Amino acid sequence: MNNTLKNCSLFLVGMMGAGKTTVGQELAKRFNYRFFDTDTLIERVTGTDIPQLFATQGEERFRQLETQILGQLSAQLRSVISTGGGIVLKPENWGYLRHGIVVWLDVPPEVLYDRLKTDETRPLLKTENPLETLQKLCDRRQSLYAQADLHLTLTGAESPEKVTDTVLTQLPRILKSNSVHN
Ligand SMILES: Nc1ncnc2c1ncn2[C@@H]1O[C@H](COP(=O)(O)OP(=O)(O)O)[C@@H](O)[C@H]1O
Ligand SMILES: O=C(O)C1=C[C@@H](OP(=O)(O)O)[C@@H](O)[C@H](O)C1
Ligand SMILES: [Mg+2]
Repeated sequence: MNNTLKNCSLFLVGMMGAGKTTVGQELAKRFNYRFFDTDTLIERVTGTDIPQLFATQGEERFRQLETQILGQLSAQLRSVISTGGGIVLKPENWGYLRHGIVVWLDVPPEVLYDRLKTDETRPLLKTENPLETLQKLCDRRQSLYAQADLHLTLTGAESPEKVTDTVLTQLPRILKSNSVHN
């Protein structure tokens, strides 16, 4: 499979709670690739967590840092990179994402809500109606996520291992039909 990927990196995109961080780690293990998570790296370089960063410096600053980190990661080969759900918003970020294969984990908002309803680490969900917020964000971002090379429509019932298996199964087809990758 490593040969099939030709040392190319994988970028996971999708909504908060879709499982990018969880599945990314599993994929990296299977490929024997390095694993990076843009949110974790932002926390490391700023020495603060995401909610605190949003609260003290605002989302705009977070987005600047996100782009910087993504730019650095885009030079890495043989890596699985789990992104934050909003990475697709900036056209500039797509220039970086296109250095690898982009995989969209597409999970229904109701499942995302269920997974995140007690979560305290997603500042964008600190609203009166987090399910509605997730639905609106999904609607707004749908056409951006759809620019991914691989779209995995998930019910939410699949285990992270099963999602990983599905990515592995689908990749050869994507690589065959897409010759732009390094
Ligand atoms: N396939 C899955 N099935 C069930 N729960 C999952 C699955 N993938 C992730 N989760 C859980 O959902 C939550 C969000 O997962 P995470 O990987 O942080 O998502 P993301 O990085 O896309 O926001 C975590 O509690 C995680 O354990
Ligand atoms: O969707 C978003 O805009 C965000 C998603 C989060 O990452 P996850 O997708 O890993 O939850 C994190 O980057 C930040 O809270 C903003
Ligand atoms: Mg994550």
